[in-house]
Amino acid sequence: MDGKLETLRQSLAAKAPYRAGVVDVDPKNLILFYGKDRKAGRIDFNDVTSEELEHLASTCDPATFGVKNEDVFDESYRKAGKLDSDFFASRLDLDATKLLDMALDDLMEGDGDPRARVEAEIYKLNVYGEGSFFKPHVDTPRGENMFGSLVIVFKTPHEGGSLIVRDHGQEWTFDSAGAVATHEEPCVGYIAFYSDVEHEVTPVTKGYRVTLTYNLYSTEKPLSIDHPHLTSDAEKIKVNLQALLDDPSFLPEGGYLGFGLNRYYPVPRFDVNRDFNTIIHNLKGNDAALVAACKDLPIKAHFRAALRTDVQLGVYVVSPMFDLIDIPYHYYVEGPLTYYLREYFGGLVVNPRRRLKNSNKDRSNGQDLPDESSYPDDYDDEDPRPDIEVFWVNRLQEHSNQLQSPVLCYGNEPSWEYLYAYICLIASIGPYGARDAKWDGGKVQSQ
Ligand SMILES: O=C(O)CCC(=O)C(=O)O
Ligand SMILES: [Fe+2]
Repeated sequence: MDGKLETLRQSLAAKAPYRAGVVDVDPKNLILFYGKDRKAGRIDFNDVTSEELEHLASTCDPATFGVKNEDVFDESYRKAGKLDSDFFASRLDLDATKLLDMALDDLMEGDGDPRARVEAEIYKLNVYGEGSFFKPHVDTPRGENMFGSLVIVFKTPHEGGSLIVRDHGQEWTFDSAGAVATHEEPCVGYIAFYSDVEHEVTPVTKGYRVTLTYNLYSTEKPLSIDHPHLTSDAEKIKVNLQALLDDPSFLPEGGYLGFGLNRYYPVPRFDVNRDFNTIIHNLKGNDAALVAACKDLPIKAHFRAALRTDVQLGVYVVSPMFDLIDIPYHYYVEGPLTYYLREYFGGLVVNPRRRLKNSNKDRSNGQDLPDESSYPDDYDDEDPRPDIEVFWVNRLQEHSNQLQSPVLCYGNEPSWEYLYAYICLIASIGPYGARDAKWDGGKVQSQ
C-alpha cells in the first residue's frame, strides 16, 4: 500500500510553474510608440540607441507596488520605471509569435487548444536602468479567472535583470538578457508563469531592460472537465489512484481522501458565501489533472478551504469563502475560533492533533497533519472530536493556515478585492469492493 501511495504522490507533484524562451518576431512588430502628452516617441527595437532608451526611461513614472491594499513607493523593494497602458502602444502581435501556444501547452491542462482558452491583456511597460530591480513578490490577482502573467523582454543591450521564479522549494532563473543577446534573428524573450508564483527581477548591471507585462485570463471556455479527454498526466494520476482504491488494505471501510492542491486560486475577498467549486474552471497544471482523474473514477470530490486554526489542534475545512485575516479580534478573545468556524461557516474539524490527557505533549511527533485515523482512549476531552477523518494523500502546504502567505502580501498592485486562497480537494470513497459510495460529509453540503 505504501508503495502505491508514494507513486500516486509523485504523479501529483507540482510541475515547473513557468515557461521561458526566445521567439523570432517580424521586425515590423518591434516598434513601440509612447508618450504622456501630445508628442509621442517612437522606438524601433531593431536598431535602438542608448539616447532613445534614456528618453523612454525618463518618460516613465517610478514604479510602485502593492503591500496589502496600499500603493507603496519604496526603492529598496522595487526600483524601475513604468508606463501605464494608456501611455504606450506596442506593435508586437502575440499571436503571430506563437509564443503563447508554446507556453500554454505546458501550463494548461485539458483538451482542446489552450490558446483558445486564454486572453492576454496588456498591463504595463517597465524600464529597468542600471541598478533597477524588483524584489520577490506575487502578482496581484485581478479576477477569479486570472491564472498567469507574461513578461516580454525586448532585445536591448543590457546585463542582469534575470527573472527568478520560486515554487514549492525550487528555484529557476531565466537570464533573459543573455538569451536575447545570443539570438541572431529579430526576437523577444518571454516568460509566462502562474500568477500565484513568487518571482523577482535581479538588478540590472548594465544598459536598459525594457519589458511588457500582460495578465493572462482563462476565457469562457474552461477545460471540458465533465467529459475529460485525459492528458497523459491525468491518466497517470488516474491509474495510480485506481491502484490505491483496488488495494484491500487501503481504507477498507471507506472514508475521506484529502488532496492539497499545488496552486493558489483567486477568490473574491468579500463574498463569504463563496462556493469554492467554481475554481474548477480555472484549475492549473496538475490540479486540473487530478480533478479530471477523479471525475473518471468512482470518487465524489469537493473543493474546500483548509485553515489550520490552532497549530496544536489541527485543521478546519470550511465551505464558504472565509477571510481569516478579517476575523474580528473579539472572536479570539470571546471564544475559540474553531467554534465560530464550525457554527457560522460550515467548518468541520479534521484530524485534530492528539494530545495526551492532562498533558500538552503532542503525540503526533511534530507532524502537523497526522495521517493516522485512530483516536486513543487517553484522548484529551478538551480537544474537539473530529467531524471527519481525512486521509491526506499529499500534505497541505506549510502556510495553509493563512489564506495569504507573507510573500503574497507583496503584490505588483494594491488590491483588496481578490485574494489567493489555499484550497484542497476532499473526496469520499466507499469501502473496499464498493468504492462508489455517496458523499456523506456531515455538515459539508454536497453541491
Ligand atoms: O518586468 C519584469 O520582468 C517583471 C515585472 C513584474 O514582475 C511585475 O510587474 O509584476
Ligand atoms: Fe510580477
